[in-house]
Amino acid sequence: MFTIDQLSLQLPLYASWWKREWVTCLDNVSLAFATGEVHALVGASGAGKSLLAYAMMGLLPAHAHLTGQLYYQDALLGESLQRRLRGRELALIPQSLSALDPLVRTQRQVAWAAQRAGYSSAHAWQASQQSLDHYQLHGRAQQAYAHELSGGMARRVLTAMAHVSQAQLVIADEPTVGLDPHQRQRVLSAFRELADQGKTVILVTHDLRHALPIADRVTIMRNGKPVETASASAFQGQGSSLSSAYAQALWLALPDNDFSTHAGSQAQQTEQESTVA
Ligand SMILES: Nc1ncnc2c1ncn2[C@@H]1O[C@H](COP(=O)(O)OP(=O)(O)OP(=O)(O)O)[C@@H](O)[C@H]1O
Ligand code: NI
Repeated sequence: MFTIDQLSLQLPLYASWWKREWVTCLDNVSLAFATGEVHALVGASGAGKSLLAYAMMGLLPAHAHLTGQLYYQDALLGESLQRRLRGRELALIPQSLSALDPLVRTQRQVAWAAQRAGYSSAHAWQASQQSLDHYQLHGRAQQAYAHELSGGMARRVLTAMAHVSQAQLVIADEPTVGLDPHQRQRVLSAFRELADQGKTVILVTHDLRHALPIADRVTIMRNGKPVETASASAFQGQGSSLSSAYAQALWLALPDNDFSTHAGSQAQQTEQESTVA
């Protein structure tokens, strides 16, 4: 439903005020996202995940050098179509909390997002209430300004804004940073539900552990390039179904990996069986 074809991005880096160099931040990226999938985009800090999300949404800085093509539902996605679809068919949960308007109360911001997505103003208010409730932002949090919210609450407001838009494609950029395990679980389950309803969710994260339980597929990014796209089920045991050494290393480096190895899960299973018995 969304295809990235040979996308490259250069941005200027000012070594000093007179010396400008162009740095390649995305390097010939080709990827395809399917309807109904949660597709995790995983990589270390600086791998280019957020820039790829911005490129897909058409939100790069004006001076960016971008080459390659994007297609949304087989249509070539140019700037004007991106502008038209943004906030409607395409939604971004940005990594930066500064995306919230500091002068507008929480619920009004979510209601605006709903209106932009096509709700009438009366329905938008109701939808915003439901969406905020869904992410456990009740009462005072709904009437708060951005500076009165904790980091985790602000992130959930951004998630509620994307959710209320009913977009076909949701790109969630590090949506669980600052959330406690319970809230994280809630947000991740909501993404899984969206995908099960036929939406496409791109989950951008540096933490493979959070992505795997809900993802169908995982793309590992490194230095502006996708290293490998694999089914989430390939991340198991010693990672021998993974084709790249980097993806394997990322998998094996997980702290609780011992539990996820084949031997580990067998051991767990035996333990569970003996408990049940
Ligand atoms: N506006 C910009 N101008 C110049 N370089 C940039 C700009 N934004 C990002 N970069 C560079 O591009 C690279 C990729 O950045 P990006 O924010 O996409 O990484 P990321 O994978 O999202 O990392 P993180 O996990 O820390 O969010 C980094 O090296 C960064 O320094
Ligand atoms: Ni990022």
